[in-house]
Amino acid sequence: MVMAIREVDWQHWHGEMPATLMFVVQEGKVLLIEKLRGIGKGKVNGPGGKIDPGETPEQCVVRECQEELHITPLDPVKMGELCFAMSDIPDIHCHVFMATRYEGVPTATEEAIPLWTDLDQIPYDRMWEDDRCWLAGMLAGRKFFGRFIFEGETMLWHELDWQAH
Ligand SMILES: COc1nc(N)nc2c1ncn2[C@H]1C[C@H](O)[C@@H](COP(=O)(O)OP(=O)(O)OP(=O)(O)O)O1
Repeated sequence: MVMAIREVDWQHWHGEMPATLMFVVQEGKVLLIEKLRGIGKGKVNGPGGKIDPGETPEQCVVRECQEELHITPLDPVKMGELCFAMSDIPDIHCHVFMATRYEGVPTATEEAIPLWTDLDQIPYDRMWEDDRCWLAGMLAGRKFFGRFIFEGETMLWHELDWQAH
């Protein structure tokens, strides 16, 4: 089935749902999760979630890692932003971070199962479609800004800008 791509006015776009993602990288592996609830339940992603009122993206990503995996990432580095125009849920503005150090022991919770994953074994077939566009570049240290149009869980369109080195 061919789906028509709807128009999105990106000039005036505002993501009603601010959110975060964290990717902890150590010794050739990245700490992913199997998400047990929330948006993307059942998929593999980084830990993260919705930003609470009054919270900064950095405060949110640290809190979400504590809640989902019982770890505290140290010195998070902002790597990019993802603007998701969604069809069936509010649009999401996601702030993406990386860290190379953390405190605690990654632990399974009601929200997530930790999955240490080799950097060359990322399970894209179990992840959101957009991750194929930016995750490998980000893990290689590149910063980015992306816009995506989704119909349900299908990515219809995307545009990705990489920051110059
Ligand atoms: C649309 O494509 C997406 N791609 C990627 N890579 N990640 C996405 C996409 N859409 C949402 N996400 C991420 C962003 C956030 O980390 C979560 C959504 O937040 P969640 O529903 O997990 O929020 P919580 O605050 O943890 O919610 P609950 O406490 O209610 O479970 O997904």
